[in-house]
Amino acid sequence: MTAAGTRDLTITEVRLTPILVADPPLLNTQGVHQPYTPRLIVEVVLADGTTGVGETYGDTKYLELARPFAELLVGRQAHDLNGLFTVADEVAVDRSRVVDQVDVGGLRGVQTADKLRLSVVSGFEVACLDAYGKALGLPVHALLGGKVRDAVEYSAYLFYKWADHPEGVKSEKDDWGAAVDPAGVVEQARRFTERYGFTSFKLKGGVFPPEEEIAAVRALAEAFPGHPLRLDPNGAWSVETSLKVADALADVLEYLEDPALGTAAMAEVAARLKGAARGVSDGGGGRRAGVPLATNMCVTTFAEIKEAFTKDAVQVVLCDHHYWGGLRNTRELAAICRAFGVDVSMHSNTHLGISLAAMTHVASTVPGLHHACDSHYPWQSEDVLTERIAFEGGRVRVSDAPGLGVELDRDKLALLHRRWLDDDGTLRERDDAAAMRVADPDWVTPAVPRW
Ligand SMILES: O=C([O-])[C@@H](O)[C@@H](O)[C@H](O)[C@@H](O)C(=O)[O-]
Ligand SMILES: [Mg+2]
Repeated sequence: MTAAGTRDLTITEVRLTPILVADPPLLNTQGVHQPYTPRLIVEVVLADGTTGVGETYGDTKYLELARPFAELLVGRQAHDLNGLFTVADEVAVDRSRVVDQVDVGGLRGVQTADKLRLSVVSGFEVACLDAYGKALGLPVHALLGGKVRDAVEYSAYLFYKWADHPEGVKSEKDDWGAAVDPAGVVEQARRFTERYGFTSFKLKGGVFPPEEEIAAVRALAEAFPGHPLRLDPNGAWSVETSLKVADALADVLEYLEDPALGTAAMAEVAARLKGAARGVSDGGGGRRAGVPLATNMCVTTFAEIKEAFTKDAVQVVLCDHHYWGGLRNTRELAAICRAFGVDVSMHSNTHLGISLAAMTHVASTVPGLHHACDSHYPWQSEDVLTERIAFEGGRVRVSDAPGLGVELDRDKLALLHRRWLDDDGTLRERDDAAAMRVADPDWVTPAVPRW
């Protein structure tokens, strides 16, 4: 049987288009964003001509898996979503990609074959859901059980940034200006509110010494009193530094995101914050309120949940459908979090409108979403859609159109693919440390904890 109703949902073709997308000089603890970042656009074509789109990481290690995976999908049914994982298991992962390798410069722990496979499967799952939804005339959220909200709230994702990429580096000019001190961060936040209406703010930290980042968050609290604020140094701090920052910002933080690296360190920070909130000595003599800890680094797979939750290391898990293996796995993660009384929200890395649409559909179906989701989308001046997705009052309206409700712009896709083809290979792997070395030849990825 190949039909659902009268439609033939057999996958007849899968198109993979690697692209390079303009990215501003955003700073993080590892370095700076490259002027162009790789993404992979996945198109799944069904027997009746319906096409679904998905998006995921575009670095070579993902392309290496996506190509054989795409071939194995031809002839299968678009609605066989569980089957995607079985097929993925058949795709061999080159040992050199996993032995002694860390995921994303160490930010997501040890690299495993499963992590790589799931990061690829997610792009295909979204494309299949889009195609399946279009074929049935149903939005993706309906295929996930139905939306429980009509709009999804996002936060302004603030970054320390330079005005421009280093001199002589080919790049696209952005209009955000520099932000390297508290005043610059507040100015950036104002632009975010003016342009998109965001009311929560996340600052990517781990860039400057903690005192400077505390000052930036304090400046935000003063400029936007009562608004939810977060700080995320990507595990750059020791336990002691994490506690000091939590102490200094206890009255204004909605949560502190990955202050220290790994579940053990996060559990220690969480326990000492809790102890202090109960009036138990924290060993440092301070009284800290129980600032919740969030993560997108120590809980990144189902296997990592047990230790983190039983140690009470985190109070909010920031899911990223790209590396959790798709929208249905995101819902499974949300259910597990609910069972443990842990909040769930959404993490973001550089992405385009297809992924924003996918995030919005799945987020619309998750009950009890108490925190605005992250999105890099405002930083991306380029997209592959005919129409950009709009934020209104910091929210994205959940589309009820069939599938994801987005349309691929073939000319834009071709242009960004041409950029990828023309690249000599230097930009095809995202490497924030290498990008930093262009400005500072002595730069090495800082050892952790950095402070
Ligand atoms: O884009 C960045 O520089 C971020 O640091 C990103 O790589 C992280 O994955 C992310 O945004 C986070 O919340 O940790
Ligand atoms: Mg984070």
